[in-house]
Amino acid sequence: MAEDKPMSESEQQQLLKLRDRIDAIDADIGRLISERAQCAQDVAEVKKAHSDGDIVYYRPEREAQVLRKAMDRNKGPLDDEEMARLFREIMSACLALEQPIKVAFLGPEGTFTEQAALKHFGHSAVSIPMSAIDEVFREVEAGAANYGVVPVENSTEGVVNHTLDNFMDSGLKICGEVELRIHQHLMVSDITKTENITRIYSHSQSLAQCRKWLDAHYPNAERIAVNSNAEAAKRVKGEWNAAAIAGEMAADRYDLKKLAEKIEDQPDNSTRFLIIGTEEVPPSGCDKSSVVIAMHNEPGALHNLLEPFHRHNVDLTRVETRPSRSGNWNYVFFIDFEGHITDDNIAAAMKEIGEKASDIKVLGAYPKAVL
Ligand SMILES: C=C(O[C@@H]1C=C(C(=O)O)C=C[C@H]1O)C(=O)O
Repeated sequence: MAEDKPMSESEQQQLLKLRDRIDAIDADIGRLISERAQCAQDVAEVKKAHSDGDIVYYRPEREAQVLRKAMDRNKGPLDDEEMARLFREIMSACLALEQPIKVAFLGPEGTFTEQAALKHFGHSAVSIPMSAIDEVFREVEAGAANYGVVPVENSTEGVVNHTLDNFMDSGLKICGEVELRIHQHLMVSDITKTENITRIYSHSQSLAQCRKWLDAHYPNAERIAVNSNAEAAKRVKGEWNAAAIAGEMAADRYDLKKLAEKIEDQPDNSTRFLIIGTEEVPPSGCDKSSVVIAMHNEPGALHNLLEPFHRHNVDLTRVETRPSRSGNWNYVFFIDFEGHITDDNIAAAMKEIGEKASDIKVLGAYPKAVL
């Protein structure tokens, strides 16, 4: 590294002054954050005084509004997302004063789902790893966790069927969504003989997302699908001839070395996750809704279903078909659209569809992902 030339007297003075200024600003920020935290504690008192049952401290619609305001106000030099991320953490700490929030996620520790949970709730949330998607649902249904985080679709590999299937039988509501850019890395432990890798562990979706790269670089290695990327990372710790494909968090958590970075075939690979809880969320001003609708098996069923959405100007963002599992669920459609389920045009469309559908269930209305 090049040696810096010594600073002149006036440069040193300038630096001292700037650092004094930063110290003074930090003191202001600290005081303001404490003041904000005190307000959040006062909010908790009002919520307690008002409620006679279970108190809901976490308000997804309000949090989305706070983050959007932080972005709207921002004039740089930090970019909007960076500013919102800072506010995300301040709010997370303030909420923890009201109630330490418990979030179950598809584990083990180090999965992309954990990264999504932290992105959505901030680092003051207590996150609980579960070993399967159904267990995340059960943990929230049983009240052992306040919220759950599960993956729902990937931009290259499509929908996570397991998550959709769980919604068919569950009374839980979707109360938020998170989007995460997914980067996959090939990683090994310190005992791996890197010239001798004969098996590569990962979740089936991750193996699929890196198919071309693996064909080109490790055509002869056995690809072994395991429950999660983090489990793959754990396995390679004890096997000298194995590597794992997983994300940054897994490499950190399990102390693995990255042999190759960003090996996903699609550079804009991203995954969408859902936040599940027991509460319905009021409108935040910029929302999405998800429903599941069963239609009778007859000609024109899909047209009859989609036409009212079109006529009432509802923008569909996703339509997913799943095989039905019982007699009256002949065709099951999972549909996401822009807007809150209580909006007039949406309520009108849903009323008409309800007259033709054999079954209809609102999975939730929730703020559009801010970060
Ligand atoms: C302070 C409140 O409670 C929680 C904390 C928030 C915050 O720190 O801004 C926002 C919403 C709630 O999750 C509130 O409801 O306003």
